Formats: sequence, structure tokens, C-alpha cells
Amino acid sequence: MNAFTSPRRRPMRVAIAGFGAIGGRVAQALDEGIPGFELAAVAAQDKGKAARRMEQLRNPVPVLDIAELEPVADLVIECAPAVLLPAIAEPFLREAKSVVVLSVGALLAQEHLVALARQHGGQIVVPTGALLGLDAVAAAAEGRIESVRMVTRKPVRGLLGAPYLVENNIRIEDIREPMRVFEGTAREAAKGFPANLNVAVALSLAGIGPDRTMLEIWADPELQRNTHRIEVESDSARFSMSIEGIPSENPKTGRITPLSVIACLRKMTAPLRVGT
Ligand SMILES: NC(=O)C1=CN([C@@H]2O[C@H](COP(=O)(O)OP(=O)(O)OC[C@H]3O[C@@H](n4cnc5c(N)ncnc54)[C@H](OP(=O)(O)O)[C@@H]3O)[C@@H](O)[C@H]2O)C=CC1
Ligand SMILES: O=C([O-])CC(=O)C(=O)O
Repeated sequence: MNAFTSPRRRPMRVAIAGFGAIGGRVAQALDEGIPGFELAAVAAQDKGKAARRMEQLRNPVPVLDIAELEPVADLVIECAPAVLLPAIAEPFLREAKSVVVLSVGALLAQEHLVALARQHGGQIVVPTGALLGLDAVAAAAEGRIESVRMVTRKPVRGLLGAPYLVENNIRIEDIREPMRVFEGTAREAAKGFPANLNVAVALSLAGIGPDRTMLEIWADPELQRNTHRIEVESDSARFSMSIEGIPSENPKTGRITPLSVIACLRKMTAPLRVGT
């Protein structure tokens, strides 16, 4: 028996930083009940809007500022704009608590967070999110991986406003055919597409790192789903996998993303854990 699975353990108090497409759905699941966890508080920018959304929960919790979350929670789920990651994560990591990170791309520019977790005994958890197969990639990385390539295709509205497109004057609003808008490493993609390609960074952290994980991004005017296709070549296996995610209320974010967070929470306390 461990601290998480002990039946006598009091529920982990969860704070959700960001009450949008991901945070709202995870809050709903916690409100309906995930064994071993209880929702303690959320943070949002527009507190009035968040308070109205909160009315839909059976057991409403306070809407706080990010700085007020740590004292009331044992674990925080970061699902806010990427720039807020340090403000959300640092107080929890300093207290040896866990931080579930969705703005994974921001971790590359904030490497001190991993050092902070190591120093204080906290933990940063990156769920598979909108992707798939990170278990196989992590297993292959215990041997030798030669290459990891991902091709992402998104509907135009899922890419609009990305800094890389703006800075390079790449117009996709009126395209009539699929257009390749980016080719490069996961690290470069994280900078150029901070709200669209967290998955590429998650893939890179599970495997061979952000400078060797290669990525193509296509804008496709006919497409309805966020599509990621991954090819891995390693000394234990060659595998390819793809996922066609249905966009959520936020067209940049797939519906499966909050479900991945919910599954991740369940796995933390489950008496039977399946998958690495
Ligand atoms: N790892 C993965 O697989 C994926 C990761 N993501 C990433 O997850 C993150 C969240 O995505 P998503 O839920 O779709 O985003 P949304 O835009 O739907 O929600 C973001 C939330 O953050 C809140 N917020 C903004 N500023 C502040 C602030 N200063 N203090 C507190 N809250 C604030 C917003 O509040 P308000 O509404 O009041 O403005 C909103 O509730 C993004 O970084 C996204 O890129 C997305 C998809 C997949
Ligand atoms: O939903 C997706 O396809 C992935 C996504 O937005 C991200 O990685 O940020």
C-alpha cells in the first residue's frame, strides 16, 4: 500500500488553474467524483464568467487568484495560457506538491521548474493530453530511438493567430488547399505555436528530446479534426500511430485532452494501473 492508495488517506485537494475548455471539463469530473480527489478551488481571469460556470457544479468551490491556490490544495492542474506556468507551478513545487502541466511547451523555456521539483521533492506530471502512445515512446527510449517524426494537420481555425504565422506573414485565412506552414524541431514549434503544439513537446520529452523530435504542421481547410501522425524508429520496435481529435469549445484544443487529465488522476490512486 502507498500513500496514494491507502483507504485511510484523506482526499487530495485539487486546484484548477484556468477554467476554460480543459479546466471546466476536469472540474465537472471532479465534481461528479474521482476516488481519492476533491476539487478545492479554481482560478480564472474573468471571475464573473467563472462564477457563472461554477453554478453548474453540484458542489461549487471558490474562484481565486492564482497566488491564492497553493495554500488550499495538494495538487494543481495547470490549464491556463502558457505564460502563466511559472506563477502557477512554483508555489506548489516549493511545497513538494504535484503540478499537472498542460502548457507543456512552456516547460522548455522554464527548465528551472524541473530543478525546483527535484530540489524540494515535488513532481511535474505531463499527461498524454491530445496525443497518444507516449507509453510506447517512453519504453522505446529505454533502448535506442533513431528518429521520431510527427505530422500535424489542423483546421485553419485551430492555427489562426500563431506567432510563427504572424511573424513570417503566412496567411492561411483564405487557403483552399492544404498548406505546409512549418517544418522543424519540437523546440522551434513550441516557440512558434505556443497554443497549438504542446503535444509535440510532450512527445519529445517522452522520447529523444525537443531538438531531435521533428515536426511538420499543415493547415487544412477541409479538415474538421486535429490530426497528429507519429512515426518512431528504434532498436526495439518501429511504430506509427495517429489520432484525429475532435475540437472542443476551444478550436485549438481537442476534446480528449481533459479526458486524458481525468484518466491521469484516476491512475494516481487506482489499485490497478494499466500502461507505463
Ligand atoms: N498538452 C496538451 O495536449 C494540450 C495542451 N493545451 C494547452 O492547455 C492550456 C489550456 O487550454 P484550454 O483549456 O483549451 O484554454 P482556454 O483558453 O479554453 O482556457 C484558459 C483558461 O485560463 C484562464 N486564464 C487566463 N488568464 C488567467 C489568469 N491571469 N489567471 C487565471 N486564469 C487565467 C482563462 O480565463 P478567462 O476565460 O476568464 O479568460 C481560461 O479559463 C493552453 O496552454 C493550451 O495550449 C491545449 C490542448 C492540448
Ligand atoms: O488538441 C490538439 O490537437 C493539440 C494541441 O492543441 C496542443 O498540443 O496544444
